[in-house]
Amino acid sequence: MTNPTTPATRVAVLGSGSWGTTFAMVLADAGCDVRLWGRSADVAEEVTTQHTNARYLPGITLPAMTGTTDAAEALADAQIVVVAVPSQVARATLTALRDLVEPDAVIVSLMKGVELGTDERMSQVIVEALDVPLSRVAVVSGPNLALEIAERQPTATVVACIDEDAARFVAEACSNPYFRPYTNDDVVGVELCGAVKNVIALAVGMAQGRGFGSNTIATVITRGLVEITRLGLELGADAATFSGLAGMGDLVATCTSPLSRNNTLGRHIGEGMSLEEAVTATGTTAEGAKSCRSVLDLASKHGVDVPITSGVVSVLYDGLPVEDMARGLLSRPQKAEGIGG
Ligand SMILES: NC(=O)c1ccc[n+]([C@@H]2O[C@H](COP(=O)([O-])OP(=O)(O)OC[C@H]3O[C@@H](n4cnc5c(N)ncnc54)[C@H](O)[C@@H]3O)[C@@H](O)[C@H]2O)c1
Ligand SMILES: O=P(O)(O)OC[C@H](O)CO
Repeated sequence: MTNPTTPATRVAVLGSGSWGTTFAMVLADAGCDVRLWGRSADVAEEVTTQHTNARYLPGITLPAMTGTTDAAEALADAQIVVVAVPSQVARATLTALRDLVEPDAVIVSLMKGVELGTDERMSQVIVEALDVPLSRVAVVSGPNLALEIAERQPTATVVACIDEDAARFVAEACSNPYFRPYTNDDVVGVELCGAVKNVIALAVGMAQGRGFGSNTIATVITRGLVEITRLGLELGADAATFSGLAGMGDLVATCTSPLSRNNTLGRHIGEGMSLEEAVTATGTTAEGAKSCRSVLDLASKHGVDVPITSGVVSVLYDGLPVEDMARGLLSRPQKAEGIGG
């Protein structure tokens, strides 16, 4: 919490949706001086004066922070810049703000997606859009459902950065009595876990919506972790990451919680909605619906077999019925258990 002898770390949070606002709350509760930037003047005013963001966090009272639509105001003197917009708009959003970011700020990605078209992870997009070295980009990812954290329920997370000092700086800035960050240098693994677990959560939701029970759910989660691990190892990730908070931790949280937008969207699809209807019914950002295609593309480029992701893409974009996806997965050639196939 705040040490009266040292000045508060100044942080800009870009994106005033559910996770951006919640992480702003985490930082403010950890003693940071937080400015929350978003496109909506009404939300900015509400955050500053009423200490709420009722659309995204109903019933939650926020700590003191400044909401603003003025990016220059948010970014001035910010030592940490947190990015919490949907992955597919990250590049455009950051490119427009590039000249406003302080030269030595650490940029933190909260985003869990892979960019369509380039198949880049969000740290790669940030490096290009802001023209910063990777050593100044950190990723925060773990079992972090915003609505639970906004109620100050206890959880932990991973702060990944190739620069240990930068990871520790961010971890110290967001550490508070209900939020415990661990540091890690495996940016590739942590980012892939965050993006691909959303696709696996869609598959679990589809199974639930179709009426399948616990055996199916456990099978998809377990083989989903194999799929994430296989892709991650091929891309140079550290094996230990997959059994950690950003790996198994977040996979379990997202696949089993009705609060997960990806799980919810998958359930709507399993119950028979079209993708368009399911996106509308889910409301806020379900990253897996878009990232499933970039994850599949990335895996194909690297010759990695990702059958669950491939099935999700076929259901969402080619009209494959969920039961046919299940039949297809189960009728593949017999093999030994493990990450090999
Ligand atoms: N909500 C969670 O529990 C949670 C937890 C961990 C990670 N994440 C990740 O955080 C990221 C943000 O998700 P979220 O849950 O806050 O989404 P959200 O849908 O709740 O909010 C997204 C915000 O981005 C804004 N936005 C959209 N397009 C924009 C643009 N072009 N420029 C500026 N702002 C724009 C929206 O207005 C909204 O305020 C996603 O990658 C998600 O996977 C979410
Ligand atoms: O609501 P979801 O499906 O985007 O998941 C939120 C977080 O990523 C869980 O850690």
